[in-house]
Amino acid sequence: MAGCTSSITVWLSHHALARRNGNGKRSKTRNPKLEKQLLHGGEATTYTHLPLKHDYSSPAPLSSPEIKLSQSAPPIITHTHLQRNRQPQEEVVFQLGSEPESDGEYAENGTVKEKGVPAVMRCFDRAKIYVKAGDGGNGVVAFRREKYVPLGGPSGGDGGRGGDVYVEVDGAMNSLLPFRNSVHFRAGRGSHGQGSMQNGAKGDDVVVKVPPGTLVRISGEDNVLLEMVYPGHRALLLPGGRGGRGNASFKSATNKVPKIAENGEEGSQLWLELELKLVADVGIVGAPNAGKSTLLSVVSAAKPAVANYPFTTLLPNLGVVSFDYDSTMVVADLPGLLEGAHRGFGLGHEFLRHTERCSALVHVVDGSSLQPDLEFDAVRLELKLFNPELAEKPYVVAYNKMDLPEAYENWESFKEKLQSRGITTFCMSAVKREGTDEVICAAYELLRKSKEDREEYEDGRDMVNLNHVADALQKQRNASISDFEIFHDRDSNIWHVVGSGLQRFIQMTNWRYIDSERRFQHVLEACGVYKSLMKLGVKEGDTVIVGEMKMIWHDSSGNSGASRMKKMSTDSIKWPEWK
Ligand SMILES: Nc1nc2c(ncn2[C@@H]2O[C@H](COP(=O)(O)OP(=O)(O)OP(=O)(O)O)[C@@H](O)[C@H]2O)c(=O)[nH]1
Ligand SMILES: [Mg+2]
Repeated sequence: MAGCTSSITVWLSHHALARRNGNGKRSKTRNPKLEKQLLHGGEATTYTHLPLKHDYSSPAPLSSPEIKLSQSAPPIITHTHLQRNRQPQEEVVFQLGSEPESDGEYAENGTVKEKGVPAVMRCFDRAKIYVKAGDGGNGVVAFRREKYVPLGGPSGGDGGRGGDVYVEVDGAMNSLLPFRNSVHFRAGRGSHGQGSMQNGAKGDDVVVKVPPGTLVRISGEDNVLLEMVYPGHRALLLPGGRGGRGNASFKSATNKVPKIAENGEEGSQLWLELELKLVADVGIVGAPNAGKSTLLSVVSAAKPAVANYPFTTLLPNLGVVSFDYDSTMVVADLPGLLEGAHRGFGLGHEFLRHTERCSALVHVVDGSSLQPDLEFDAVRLELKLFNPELAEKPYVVAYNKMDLPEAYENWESFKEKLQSRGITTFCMSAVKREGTDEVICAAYELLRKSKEDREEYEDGRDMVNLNHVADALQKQRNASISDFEIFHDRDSNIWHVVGSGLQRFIQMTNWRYIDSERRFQHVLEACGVYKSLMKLGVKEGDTVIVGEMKMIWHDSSGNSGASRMKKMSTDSIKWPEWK
């Protein structure tokens, strides 16, 4: 691959290339600066900025990308996914740096920092997005005023719930490319309550559409939150914030004219990492130039690039193999694996993880290579080093290029060597379509078996609960306000009362209403904050911080519940770092 350059063809609409002229109108001329960038930049970063030239105001995903790799050298990579509107297109060709070096990594702002590998060869299978559930609407204080109704009761309605954030599998998507342009997904906030007992409307939900096979993680964490596999599956990720109660909800036997209402609860927010793993049934693996793509092209309608040099395949190709008896299987042809692939050598490692989803593998071995059995062992070792589970998947060995004399001569010894290790092998000539059906039927048989095993296993399990993230969050939200901890910062002599239940209570307290402060004091007393503070030795005049509230402690009041603490400010408070 070293020294070889590949060119990339990007189809851009006039819209993308047009400039605005002095009158603010679009000029039909090309944007020379952009073209210059394209022609000379060559780097992935240049490419990634391209979509920004479009007017992407809606978060709706772009049309699915189609990535075609042609056979002839130099390989042309055609992107049609940049077509956003139906205007005539112009073609811009530019050169890409050829040598892939290493993995990309995430930058803080959610984009992917590109190192050496051109953008087209990666990135579409990883994305970082921000999601936020809608805040709840506020409740209001209102009283019924009507003729002939002298003492109309409280009539302030509750705020509406904030919108929820869902993640849904969209079968029509096949990459995470749309997330390069739309990173932020915010659900709508609930409407505020109104007088006459009118409750606010619920905020709009937001649905993040992902392609089948997407893994969802919380940014920076290893655990997979969600595995979005089947089209149509929808997971509730972040439920919207609760609406604040209006004063009608606070009416009680002891307080018939409550002058209090709550703020809506803030919706939770998260940065998420998405990773796409292909959902292929069978993965074709092997050394570069072994004939993997040729095999896929003869057993399916897929037309992957085939050429007599290593690393013809830069991105995995998918093909659907149809059998007579109305059953199909999805086969993925992966880039060639080199020794050291698990450490990032060659291209294969970028895509090895795609094989983790496959139920079976087909090992294509180049029979015309010097030592086919060593080549086979090297690929096995790479799989094992990358992920030992990969090496445990059932596989078929296909010894290829039998039409060539050197392959034909070595076949017997190869077969015997593997047979002595208990491995059954097939021989084929992919170009002549000889023996390929046997290989693919054997792979299908393995797939069928593994599906049977899996069904047996899955029968014994409950259906996966896709809403578990929202459930956990809800549980956390329902945390009792009696669960709190108190820290004393000796240097500044400040007491910090920390607890998620209390925090939420304070956030929902609307200090505009006079009754709110009384209720707040009451709650602190009832949940034992005062008692604990006294036990720990709080003194007259000490500062106590509860959530975002800063207060001064007063020893004097002997009777419980009365304002022991005086509110100082509701400003945000800087927390000391607890060790
Ligand atoms: N003679 C002969 N050549 C074959 C056969 N199968 C594939 N080839 C040739 O081997 C070369 C490589 O084939 P590909 O299918 O591109 O190999 P690949 O394993 O996909 O290669 P990479 O994508 O680079 O890893 C091409 O020139 C094919 O025509 C075969 O059965 N016999
Ligand atoms: Mg190939």
